[in-house]
Amino acid sequence: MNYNLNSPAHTAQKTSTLAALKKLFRFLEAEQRTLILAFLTIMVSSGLNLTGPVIIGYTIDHFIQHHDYQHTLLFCGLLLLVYMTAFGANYLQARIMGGIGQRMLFTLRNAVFGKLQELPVAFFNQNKTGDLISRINNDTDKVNQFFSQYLLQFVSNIFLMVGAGIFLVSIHPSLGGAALVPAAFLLIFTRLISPWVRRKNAANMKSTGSMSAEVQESLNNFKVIIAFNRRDYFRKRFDQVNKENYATAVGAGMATNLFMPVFGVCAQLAQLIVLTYGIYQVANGNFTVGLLISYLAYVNSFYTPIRQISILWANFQVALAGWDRISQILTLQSDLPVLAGASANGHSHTDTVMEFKDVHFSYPDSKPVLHNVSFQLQRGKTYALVGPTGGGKTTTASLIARLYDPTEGEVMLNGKDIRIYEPAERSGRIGFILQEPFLFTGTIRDNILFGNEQYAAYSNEQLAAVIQEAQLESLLARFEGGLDTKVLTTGDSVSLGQKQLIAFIRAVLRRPDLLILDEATANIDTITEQLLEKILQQLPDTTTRVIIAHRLNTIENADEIFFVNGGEVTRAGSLDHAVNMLLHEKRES
Ligand SMILES: Nc1ncnc2c1ncn2[C@@H]1O[C@H](COP(=O)(O)OP(=O)(O)OP(=O)(O)O)[C@@H](O)[C@H]1O
Repeated sequence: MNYNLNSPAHTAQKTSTLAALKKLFRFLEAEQRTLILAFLTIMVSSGLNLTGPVIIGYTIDHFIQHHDYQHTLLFCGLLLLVYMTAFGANYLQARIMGGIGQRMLFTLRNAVFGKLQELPVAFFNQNKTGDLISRINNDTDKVNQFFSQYLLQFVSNIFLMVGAGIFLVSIHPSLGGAALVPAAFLLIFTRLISPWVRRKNAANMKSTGSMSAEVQESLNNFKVIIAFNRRDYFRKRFDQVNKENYATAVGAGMATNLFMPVFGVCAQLAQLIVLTYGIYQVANGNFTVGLLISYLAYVNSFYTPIRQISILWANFQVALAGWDRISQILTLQSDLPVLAGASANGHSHTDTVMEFKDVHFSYPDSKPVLHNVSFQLQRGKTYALVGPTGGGKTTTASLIARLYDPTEGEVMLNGKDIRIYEPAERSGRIGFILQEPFLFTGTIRDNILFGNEQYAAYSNEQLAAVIQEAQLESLLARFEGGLDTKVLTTGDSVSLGQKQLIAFIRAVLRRPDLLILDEATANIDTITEQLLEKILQQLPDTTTRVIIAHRLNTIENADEIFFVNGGEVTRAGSLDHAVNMLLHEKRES
C-alpha cells in the first residue's frame, strides 16, 4: 500500500471547504455549550456595535442641531455604556475561544498521534520522521490558531457585515446598492484566488516538513557526519532546503497578504461612492447630514469587518492547508487489520508454532524478496536463518512477527491465520529482538517493562526476583546501577552490546511462544554470547527460537538451518552444508 504522504496520490486529496469544516467541527462536539456561550457573547458585542451609529446619527439630528447639550451628554454616556459592554463581551469571547482552541489542539494532536500508533511499519518506512513531527506540531497549530483566535472573530465580523448591509439597503436602497457593488466584486475575487492561496500555503507546509526531516536526519546521524567530516555537505543540504522553505514562505505570505490591499481599495471605493451620491442627495434635501454621517458609519461598519474577514479568510486558507496535511494521516487505514469474525482464543497446542504457506512478498515498488516460500517451525526447537546480506532473513522474520503481511500466501501462528490475533496477543506470543534494538529514554527497568503490563506494578526487588528466576540476573549484573541505570535515546549511556542485552532481557521476560533474534549477538563479546546461548537453552521447552546470525558459531546448536536467498527459504541441512551454500553464493556473486 502506498503510505507516502508526499506522493501525488495523497497530496491530490483535498477536501472541500465545507467538508473540511464539518470534519473539524467534529473535534468540537464536546464543546457545544461553550461554543453557544461564545456565540452569544458575539451576538451581544456585534449587536451593541451596530447600535453605535444609530445613536450618533440620532444625537446629531435631534440634540446637537437643536443645541440640546443635556441630552447630547446623556446619549454620549449611553454610547460609552454600549461600547464598554461590547468590550466586556469581546473579552469574554476571546477567553472562551482561547480555551476551546487549546483543547482542540490537544484533541487533534492526540488523534494524529493515536493514528500513528495504529499504522504499520510500512508507513514509517515510507515517511520521514521530521515531516511527521512537523505535521503533529506545526500543522495542528495552524488549525488551532484559526479556531482559537479567528473563528469567532470571523463569525462576529460576518454578523456585523450582514447587519450593516441590511441597514445600508433599508435606509436608502439605491445608495445601499451602489455601496455594495465593490463587495460583490470582492466575493468573486475571493472565490477565485482562495484555492491558489491554499495551494501556496500547502507548498510552504510541505517544505517546512522537508526541512524538519533534514534537521532530524542530520541530528540523528551527527556522529557519522563528524566522523566523515561531512559537516559542509550537510550544511549545504540544509542551506538548500532552507532556501526552498524561504521561497515557499515568501510565496505563501504574498498570496495570503493579497486579500488585504484589494479589500482596502474596495472599502475606499465604496466610501467615495456613498459620499458623492450622499452629498448630492443632501443638496437636494432628500437626506439629512446626520443621516449621511450615520450612513457613512454603516459603510464603514460594513467594510471594516470585510477587511477583517480578508485577514481571517487568509488564515482560514492556511488552516485548511494544515488540515489537509493532518487529514492525510487521519484518513489512512492500516493494511494490517485484525481479521474480524475469527477468534484467536482457545490457543491450540499444535506442534507447529509457525507456518508459511506459499508466501510471496515484495516491498512497495521493489522486486520480490520472497517467492512461494513454505516452511514450518516446530514448538520448542531452535532454527537458524542464514544467507547472504540482503538475502531476505530480516524480511522473513518481519513476516513471522507480522510487521508486514505477505503479498500472497498465508502465515499461520499456532495453526491459525496470524491475522486473527489482536496486536497485543500477537506481540506477547512473538518476541522480536531487532538488529538495532531501540531503547527509550528512562531507566533499564522502564525499558525492560516496555509493553509488558504483567510486571508493571512490581517493585524493583520483585522484578529482580523474576529476572533471577528467568536466569537473566548475570546479564543485569553487567549494569552498575542495576534496574535503575539511566538510559538515553542518544545511546551514549549504554553501548550497543549493552542495548542488545537489555532488549534480550525485555524479550525473554515476556515468555513468548516464539523468540526471534535478528543479529542479536552481533555486538556482544564471546563470553557474554556464550552466556546468552546458555540462557537460550534454558528457556521453557515450549519456546521456539529463530536465530539470524552472520557468525556461524552462534548457530551451532540449531535444530534446523534455513538458507534464505534469491526469494527462497530452503533447508540447509547441516551447518557444513549451510557454510558451503554461503561460500558458493559468494563465489557466484
Ligand atoms: N523497507 C524496505 N523497503 C524496500 N526494500 C527493502 C526494505 N527492507 C529491505 N529491503 C530489501 O529487501 C531485500 C532483503 O532485505 P533483508 O533486510 O530482509 O535482508 P537480510 O538477509 O536480512 O540482510 P542482512 O543480512 O544484511 O541483514 C534487500 O534487497 C533489501 O534491499
